[in-house]
Amino acid sequence: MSNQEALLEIKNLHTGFDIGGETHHAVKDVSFSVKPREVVCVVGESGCGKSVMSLSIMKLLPKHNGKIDKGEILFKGKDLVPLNDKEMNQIRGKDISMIFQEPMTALNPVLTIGFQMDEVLINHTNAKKEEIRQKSISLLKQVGISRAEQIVHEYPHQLSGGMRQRVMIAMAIACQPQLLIADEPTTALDVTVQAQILELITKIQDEVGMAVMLITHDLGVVAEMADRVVVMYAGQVVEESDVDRIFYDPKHPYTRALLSSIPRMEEEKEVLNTIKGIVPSLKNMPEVGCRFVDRCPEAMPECRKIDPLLGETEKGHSVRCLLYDASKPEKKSEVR
Ligand SMILES: Nc1ncnc2c1ncn2[C@@H]1O[C@H](COP(=O)(O)OP(=O)(O)OP(=O)(O)O)[C@@H](O)[C@H]1O
Repeated sequence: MSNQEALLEIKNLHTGFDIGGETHHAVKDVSFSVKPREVVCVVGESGCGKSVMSLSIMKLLPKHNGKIDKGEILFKGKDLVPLNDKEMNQIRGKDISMIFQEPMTALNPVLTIGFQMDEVLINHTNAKKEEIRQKSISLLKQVGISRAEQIVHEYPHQLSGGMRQRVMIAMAIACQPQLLIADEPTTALDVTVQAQILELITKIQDEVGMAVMLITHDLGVVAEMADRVVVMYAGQVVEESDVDRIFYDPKHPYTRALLSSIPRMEEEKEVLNTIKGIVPSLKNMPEVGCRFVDRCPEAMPECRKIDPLLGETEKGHSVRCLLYDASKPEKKSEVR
């Protein structure tokens, strides 16, 4: 059933990489949606498939070995999966924009900031040349760059990391997209600049009225910014809910483990909790059963034999775990 309210609706997405002639899925059966103006945070440890999922939405997977081989990515009801590069170029930067961890990789080092900013507007609007440069300058001011008239003549290496990320945000919002995908936008920045950039994204989100899909490791950021949270583990969504229920009523053992690894002011602990083990690599993913089983403190024998499905435990709260599987009601009372 299609979600009428959704701006973006991902349905049963499978993205695979060809490794040694075999397809291994970095994203396996992912479904969730983003509503207009909503901030959805996607969390999970490194290697859980968050970036591959966002590159799938933008259709920017490495061409030599990556491909979407099942599922739909509906943007305003239209499936992006069958679109070619030319058709996607109409959407990227205009309807959906993306900012990355390291802006230096997305900016061209040999072109001025002004040239790169102008290009986005030239590609997606009919504005005249002089208007375009003025618009680029006003976008840079909108993201808090005061020397915008000078900055347009500078090259990316002449700016600090925080300034470069501001430029990326200005480019991303140039055409007032309805969706901004931000993949760890502050990881490469120091802590004070991180806070400024997140504040800027919130301010811009409000001004432009766009939805944001924010990928982050940082649960503090999630608490601060998210309306809804999607928890990913080993290429799958294991829990999805509004932010309050994720923090106050987490269900999946992985979500609970992630939360217990956050330092808390009220607890005087010398050693922080960590989740034992690592996310399995694509080649070592279990073929059947739960992908978290080897690290799960609540694993049961059937977890190795049955693929858990993502199912609602209550309206708006979904979990992929046999502890909450409707066919095993007796287990529900045991957890928490
Ligand atoms: N080009 C590629 N070829 C083969 N495997 C890949 C490729 N890109 C990513 N992977 C694998 O896909 C899995 C998911 O990676 P992904 O980068 O999406 O994780 P992530 O959750 O975004 O991690 P991080 O937080 O470190 O960015 C990992 O096992 C990774 O090694």
